[in-house]
Amino acid sequence: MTLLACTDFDAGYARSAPCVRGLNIGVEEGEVVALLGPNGAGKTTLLMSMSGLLPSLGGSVSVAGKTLTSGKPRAAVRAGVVLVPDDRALFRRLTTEKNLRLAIRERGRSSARKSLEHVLQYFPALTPRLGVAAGQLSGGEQQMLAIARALLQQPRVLLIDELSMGLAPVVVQSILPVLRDVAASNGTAVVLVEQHVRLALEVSDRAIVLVHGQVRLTDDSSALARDVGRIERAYLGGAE
Ligand SMILES: Nc1ncnc2c1ncn2[C@@H]1O[C@H](COP(=O)(O)OP(=O)(O)OP(=O)(O)O)[C@@H](O)[C@H]1O
Repeated sequence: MTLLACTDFDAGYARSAPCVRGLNIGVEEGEVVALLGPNGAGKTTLLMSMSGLLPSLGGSVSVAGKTLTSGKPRAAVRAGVVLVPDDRALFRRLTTEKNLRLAIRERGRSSARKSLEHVLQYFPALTPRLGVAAGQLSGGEQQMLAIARALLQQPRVLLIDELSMGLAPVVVQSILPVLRDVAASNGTAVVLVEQHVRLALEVSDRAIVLVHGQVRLTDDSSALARDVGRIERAYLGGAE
């Protein structure tokens, strides 16, 4: 089933000049899609618009067939769209545990505890860091915390911007398998913006290359991994 669909979708900051134009993409239940593209291609703008943080400029986004209201982030979260932004948006002075608990503050004590235990199984490295301020965590731990907090919101669609920004590849490699796991076990549709093309292809089922706000290339990640030159040529604007 197609969980996330953008139809004739325009996004950006000025109606006269959308950064993302006429986008038609779908992400299946349990699918991990890598959203690739050069700087300024519109990847962040697209994620912000899909998650309601930026009003759309045209077209629609739907989750499981239900159209989202443009520019309404809370409604998007209620529909199951959760964004991990590139700055991770943690409360740096609050402890790791408090950051996590804020995501589940409306749940009963026992349900909150179970959810917390469940999410910490994905990131056991966070358990000994629960009492530490988020701002004191390493970059990798902060990214784990940001993803763990997003998972506590039980996303049907998980959008992750620049997962590896500022992180060593070895750290990224420890985080990426969690996304596969979440997609496989919960049926979550995952959209991952990632600058490291090879890492992105390793973890994803399919890649979409966005250039100047339009889809320039899309294919199975395994096929693209065998000929990464196709992606480079797409970035440069050449033929596939
Ligand atoms: N707040 C803003 N106001 C106006 N224009 C913006 C704003 N943020 C980004 N842009 C412009 O929108 C276009 C798309 O930027 P966006 O950040 O979405 O690209 P990106 O693919 O995520 O690139 P990067 O990898 O550099 O983050 C760029 O031309 C950028 O300059």
